[in-house]
Amino acid sequence: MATDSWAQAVDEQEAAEESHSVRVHDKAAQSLLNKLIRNNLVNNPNQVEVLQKDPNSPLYSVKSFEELRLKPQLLQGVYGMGFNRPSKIQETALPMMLAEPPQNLIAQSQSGTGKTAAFVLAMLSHVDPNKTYPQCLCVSPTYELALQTGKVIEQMGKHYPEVSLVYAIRGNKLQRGMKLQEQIVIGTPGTMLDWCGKFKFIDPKKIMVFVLDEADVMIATQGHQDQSIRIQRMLPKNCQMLLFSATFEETVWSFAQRIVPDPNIIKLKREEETLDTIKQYYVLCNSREEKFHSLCNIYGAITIAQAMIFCHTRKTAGWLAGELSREDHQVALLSGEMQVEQRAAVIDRFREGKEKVLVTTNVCARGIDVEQVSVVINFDLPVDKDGNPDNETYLHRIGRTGRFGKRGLAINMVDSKMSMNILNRIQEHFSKKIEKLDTDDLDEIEKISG
Ligand SMILES: Nc1ncnc2c1ncn2[C@@H]1O[C@H](COP(=O)(O)OP(=O)(O)OP(=O)(O)O)[C@@H](O)[C@H]1O
Repeated sequence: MATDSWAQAVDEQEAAEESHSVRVHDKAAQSLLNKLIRNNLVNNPNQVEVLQKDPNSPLYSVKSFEELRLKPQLLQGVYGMGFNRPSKIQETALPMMLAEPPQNLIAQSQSGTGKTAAFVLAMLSHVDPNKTYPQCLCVSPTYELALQTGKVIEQMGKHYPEVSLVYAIRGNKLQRGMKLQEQIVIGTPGTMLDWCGKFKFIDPKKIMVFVLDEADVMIATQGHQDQSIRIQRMLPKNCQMLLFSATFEETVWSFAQRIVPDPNIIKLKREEETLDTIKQYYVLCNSREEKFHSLCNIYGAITIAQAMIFCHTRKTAGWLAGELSREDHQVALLSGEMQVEQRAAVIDRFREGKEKVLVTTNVCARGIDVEQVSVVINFDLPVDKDGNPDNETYLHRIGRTGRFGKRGLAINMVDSKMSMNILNRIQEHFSKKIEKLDTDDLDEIEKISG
């Protein structure tokens, strides 16, 4: 497959390069490298540097991590992760989160701009490593996201071994009567509530920081909302509350302001919500077979490091994964009915690059951070239960590419008048033009990847 040979070319190219400073004398090699960079197959740190100097970019920063007054162990962790400068949300939110007395915060920033790193740094900065009991709780909507955030805590806290973390997720069974010694607990709302209430593994009165990741979905989903509010009620009045998401629908935003006392607010204007680094297109088709055909043409024309393809139903996702496998793609399938452990394993394999295509339903639309995803395909456009455009899900889905300044492509498959109408409403909502793409014209497809 073309993808494999490219992947091999990347390996060879990367092995040949001892550092990021690119010294290519041979013209052919230079052109290969340019193509690899264009297709996001090699790291191009310059791209991030350029964006961090552009005041209009969400990666823009005027401060260094040193100026954010992080503990030396955490600075080491940040630099160890290859971060050079903070992004806008990190630079703005961290001083608010680390202020004394603690301040509450409701913060919105585009997908992939470093929100997770921001609140992880806040938690790690706040804990007292000499106290061996939970002090920070972080609640995520899914098992996979809780694990992913936990990994960031581990990496960021690598040089701070006195601080430890535990996962409050299904399947992590603790002995009755035990008291947790870890300072940070990360988990999903149901288990977190049980651990604070029914089982008393955590003394909620000692919690200083409460983080709601993907806060809008935590508030908008009935079950999650009840559980999160019940946890919040057990916490001390002065416990710091931090709510983060890339999207906040208006009703959710006002609800958030009601449950968080006296918050600092970081809010995006509607037109700032989409990232310019993600190019958006649509393709006209008449049936799912035609959509599949278009997809094959796209694969034939451009080099795709890794792709995520979103379908409306498990059935379509299963069908599409089968068709792609028949075309010799290395495909992973992820949908809601799988066991959570199975889902986490699928994501791990995809993250390691064992599969190049992930076909999924909305279960994977949020938060999952896989750097090499260069293309997101909406095989079906996201709609809510009434058939209206789900703008928030659209933004989260396309945000699986274009992570932290990388370039990304989002391609929407339109297969009826109704889905054209949905697409138009999404364009209007974000005031962002989604260009038409003719997937029978291979040259045209090739151009969009440039
Ligand atoms: N200051 C930084 N410099 C370089 N890379 C960074 C920096 N901050 C975060 N990153 C990297 O950028 C990627 C996206 O970050 P992160 O997952 O925190 O974004 P996010 O805003 O939480 O995304 P989402 O909205 O999808 O949840 C991660 O791979 C992370 O390691």
